Amino acid sequence: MEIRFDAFHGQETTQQEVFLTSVKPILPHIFNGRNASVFAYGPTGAGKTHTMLGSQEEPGVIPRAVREVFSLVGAQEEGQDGWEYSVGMSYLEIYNEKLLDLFSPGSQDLPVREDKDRNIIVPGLTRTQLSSFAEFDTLFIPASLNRTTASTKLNQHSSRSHAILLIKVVKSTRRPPHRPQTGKLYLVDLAGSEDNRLTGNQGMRLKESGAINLSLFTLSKVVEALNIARGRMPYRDSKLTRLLQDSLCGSIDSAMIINIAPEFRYHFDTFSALNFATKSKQIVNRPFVRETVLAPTIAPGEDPEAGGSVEPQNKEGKKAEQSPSLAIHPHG
Ligand SMILES: Nc1ncnc2c1ncn2[C@@H]1O[C@H](COP(=O)(O)OP(=O)(O)OP(=O)(O)O)[C@@H](O)[C@H]1O
Repeated sequence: MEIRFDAFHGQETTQQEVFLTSVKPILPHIFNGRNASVFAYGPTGAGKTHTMLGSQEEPGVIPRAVREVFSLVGAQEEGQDGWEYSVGMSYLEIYNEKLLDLFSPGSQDLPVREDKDRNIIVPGLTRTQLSSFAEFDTLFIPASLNRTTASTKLNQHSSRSHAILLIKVVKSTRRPPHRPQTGKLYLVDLAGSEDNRLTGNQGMRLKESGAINLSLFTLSKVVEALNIARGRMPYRDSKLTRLLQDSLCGSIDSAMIINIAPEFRYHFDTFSALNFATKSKQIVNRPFVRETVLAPTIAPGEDPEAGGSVEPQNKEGKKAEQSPSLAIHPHG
């Protein structure tokens, strides 16, 4: 099987190199009213959380991406281009098919809805306005600790859920009619696929594993359906694909980072992760600009998903076709 990818990150690759090569190039798109997403995909214990979160000393993709978003905002505002920007964030996990707000521990399963313009929304999800990277850092780190983790045979701190950070950049003209454009950036640390012959999971761990494997299976079915571009799109078969629906179909600039573990016992997982990657790479998307044509009737910083009356209307853009960028990152 021939596997093509855009970048290979080996054992010596630094977090900075992963970010610069595979993530930074797609970030400017969200300033033009487009969506972007970065996924870490791969078997349990292969290093997805390490790649996305990193550590205090070696921050991963998420903190680096948010820092870059603020640096782009600063550069645009300095350039006095006549636009102003607001940055908001939401953070959630999908655990056992329940969508939980990581900024509101103990919250109930939240619904996923589609508005009349086919944007995916989560009513009731906390959205926090951010004024700086420092503010993000202060809020994000404690919320990350709310994610469900547990020890398994293959990973002492295994994530039992998919964690999804959503950064929304709204750009509007300083003077009326404002014409706000929203760009969404999804930073997704998927739970790892689990071969329960290796994990020996039982009880609750086995139930979690079933939910994880089922939603990853649905993700691969969506990818397959997008590839052949016909037939039923099984977005509704899992919370993960339903939530990411407007980021898996043709409006998105994506980077898929595949974490693989080179040990022989993982060879089946490695093969299937690379197979998934190959299919993802074949998807051709047609990104479009999300421009809100009517002036919003909500206050700046207020969350339209929480019941405001913004009426977004998508406008087809003229962007050329492009496929997601793919990077392979083996666990060192
Ligand atoms: N490139 C790397 N360099 C150093 N340590 C790493 C690297 N990749 C992973 N690790 C370490 O390996 C362990 C497992 O990694 P991590 O928790 O990121 O895996 P995961 O793919 O997110 O697993 P799960 O799907 O079970 O949550 C952690 O202790 C992590 O710090």
